[in-house]
Amino acid sequence: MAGTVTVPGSSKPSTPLLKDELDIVIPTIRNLDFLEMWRPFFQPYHLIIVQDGDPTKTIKVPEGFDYELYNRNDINRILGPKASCISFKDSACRCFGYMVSKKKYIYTIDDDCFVAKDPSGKDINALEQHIKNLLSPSTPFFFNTLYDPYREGADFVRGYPFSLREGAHTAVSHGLWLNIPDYDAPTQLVKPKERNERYVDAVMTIPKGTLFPMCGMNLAFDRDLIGPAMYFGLMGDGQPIGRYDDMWAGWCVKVICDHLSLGVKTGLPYIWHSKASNPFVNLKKEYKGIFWQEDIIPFFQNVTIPKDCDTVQKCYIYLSGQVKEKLGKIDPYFAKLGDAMVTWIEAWDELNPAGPAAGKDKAK
Ligand SMILES: O=c1ccn([C@@H]2O[C@H](COP(=O)(O)OP(=O)(O)O[C@H]3O[C@@H](CO)[C@H](O)[C@H]3O)[C@@H](O)[C@H]2O)c(=O)[nH]1
Ligand SMILES: [Mn+2]
Repeated sequence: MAGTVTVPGSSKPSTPLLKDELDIVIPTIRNLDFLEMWRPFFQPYHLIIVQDGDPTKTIKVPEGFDYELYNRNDINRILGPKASCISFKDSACRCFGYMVSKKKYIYTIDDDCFVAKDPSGKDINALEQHIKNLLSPSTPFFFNTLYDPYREGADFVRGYPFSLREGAHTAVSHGLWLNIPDYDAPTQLVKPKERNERYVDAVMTIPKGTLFPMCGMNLAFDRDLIGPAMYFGLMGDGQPIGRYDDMWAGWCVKVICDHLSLGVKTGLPYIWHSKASNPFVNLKKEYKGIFWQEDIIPFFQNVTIPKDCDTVQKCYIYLSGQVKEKLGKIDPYFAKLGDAMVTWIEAWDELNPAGPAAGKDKAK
């Protein structure tokens, strides 16, 4: 059963943690039988299913789940011309789910990710671990060598400044994967049989000033703190690049988290990633990204967001201008991406006028 809160004095666990404050977003092109394995952990939560590809196809959702499903027709109806910023035929479409959610927290998972087992053989409740990660502080300003100091059985080590032990709010919890690791196509081609069997029992804060490759397969975040920056870019159909959706979002998110003194954690929980996508198809999607990123990374390492950018939206709009100015020289794609970043914020603010926490009518 999902991590639950037991009312003192009663033996029965009452409600799952953040039951009414968290949505699970799933991008999909297939039936969602994988949910059967997650039922004990996911059933209490509301699902937002973003159906990609052919909207006339029916996606089967197992009985007993509370969900809303959006296909491309819905996205076009809800966003109108702004739908142009939501990718088609790429898992990047999932960010539409972040936009229409009205909850404070999001967990997003791919439909080929299953419940993994920890070294003791116990099923891992990935959602519960993400919630723990998000509800406890991060330590981006000074690295704790005993990893997560807020975890039971750990603490800050000698020499850790007491002035920094309160930590920072955690905006992102980045989980990992057993079995099929999230490798890029060249690595997949060189190591087709490699499987990740290493379970590292650790959660770490990614230090301020350090970027990381964010994978969207097993990811949770605080929508109030960082939601508007979780745009997964222009990928897939009609675009020169794919499989850089989560990476792009992760780089934007990290520089904004650093600027706003928010924390990003990586490590536990693990899920079991069951399917390796085709490395040749992946290479076609990724190849421009593989050399573009040699310029993209220095861009994010050197960008300085002005002090007066005190909201995620202001930071993001500033970043979009810098993308057009600094990366537009690499390829006209980045000018388009910079504009799409603005459209995304406009659409976000339209659907979330009073900020993400305010309860609003469901997207029409
Ligand atoms: O056109 C599409 C293709 C897939 N999806 C859904 O997106 C996720 C991921 O799909 P898949 O597991 O086939 O892809 P991977 O190569 O394993 O992972 C990539 O997806 C991203 C991580 O989430 C990242 O770009 C890569 O790691 C599944 O739920 C598919 O159903 C889709 O919506 N549209
Ligand atoms: Mn996959």
